[in-house]
Amino acid sequence: MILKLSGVGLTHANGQVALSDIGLEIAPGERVAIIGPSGAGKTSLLRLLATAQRPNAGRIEILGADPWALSAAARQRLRARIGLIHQTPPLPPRQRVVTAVLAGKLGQWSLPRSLLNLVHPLDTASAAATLARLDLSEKLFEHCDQLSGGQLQRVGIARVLYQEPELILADEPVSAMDPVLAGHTLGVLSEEAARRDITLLASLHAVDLALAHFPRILGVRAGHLIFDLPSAALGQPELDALYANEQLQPTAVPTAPHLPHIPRC
Ligand SMILES: Nc1ncnc2c1ncn2[C@@H]1O[C@H](COP(=O)(O)OP(=O)(O)OP(=O)(O)O)[C@@H](O)[C@H]1O
Repeated sequence: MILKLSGVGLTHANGQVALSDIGLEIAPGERVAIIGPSGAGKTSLLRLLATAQRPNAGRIEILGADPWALSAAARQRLRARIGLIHQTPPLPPRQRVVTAVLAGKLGQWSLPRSLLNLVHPLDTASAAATLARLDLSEKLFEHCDQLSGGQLQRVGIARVLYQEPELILADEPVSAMDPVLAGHTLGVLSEEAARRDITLLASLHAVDLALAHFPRILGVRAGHLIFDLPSAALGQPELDALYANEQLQPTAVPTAPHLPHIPRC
């Protein structure tokens, strides 16, 4: 298994319980979407899998290792094998797009090579080719603060494609994109995962995109994994239970597979 969790719990420093008793196994090459309402614990789960946070309970295995049983240096090497796509990529505003994309391999390069790359981008052709896949090649030499939210998200994705990790974790990777671009971008990520036979795990608010691009869907609600189903088996009762909100007036709940209304952040 590429990811294995048993009895995993996460409580934040302020006492907020984000995840409880999560059990999960994901095999190499699987493409899995995480869906669920706001505050359900999707980001917390991805942060655990990225080893950005340590669980308070249970066992976790990532790429065959318990990250918290490793030395700090070994954990850093493990992180270099994971590509993490953020909803809002944490890119320096004045950094050029080409440098931001090439930084995907910083964890694999020597320090001198990394420093040289900051001054003089070393592999501009590959950065341009990666951006072209995401229809963004014309932004190669722009600064990150000159981009829209959706363009910045595509730079974050290009960086991870260039990194060529063994596992891609994506937190709301297309939330700032229009529906057509969002579908195209998830298609690129899925193709990459299939071509390199790597695992892709993404949280999404758009249920239609999850169903269209991911064969397996995890439903998370109030920190619990409430279903783990093939997308073909996911029906309206599961979606109704997942998105039920007792505190709000009833409104349209996303329906599968063709949604008239797509919830997005
Ligand atoms: N750093 C933090 N400190 C304290 N509580 C946190 C922290 N991060 C998240 N939480 C809480 O943990 C719970 C799960 O949050 P999380 O961000 O994982 O949800 P989510 O499903 O990703 O939500 P969204 O869809 O709105 O992004 C929420 O109750 C949230 O308020």
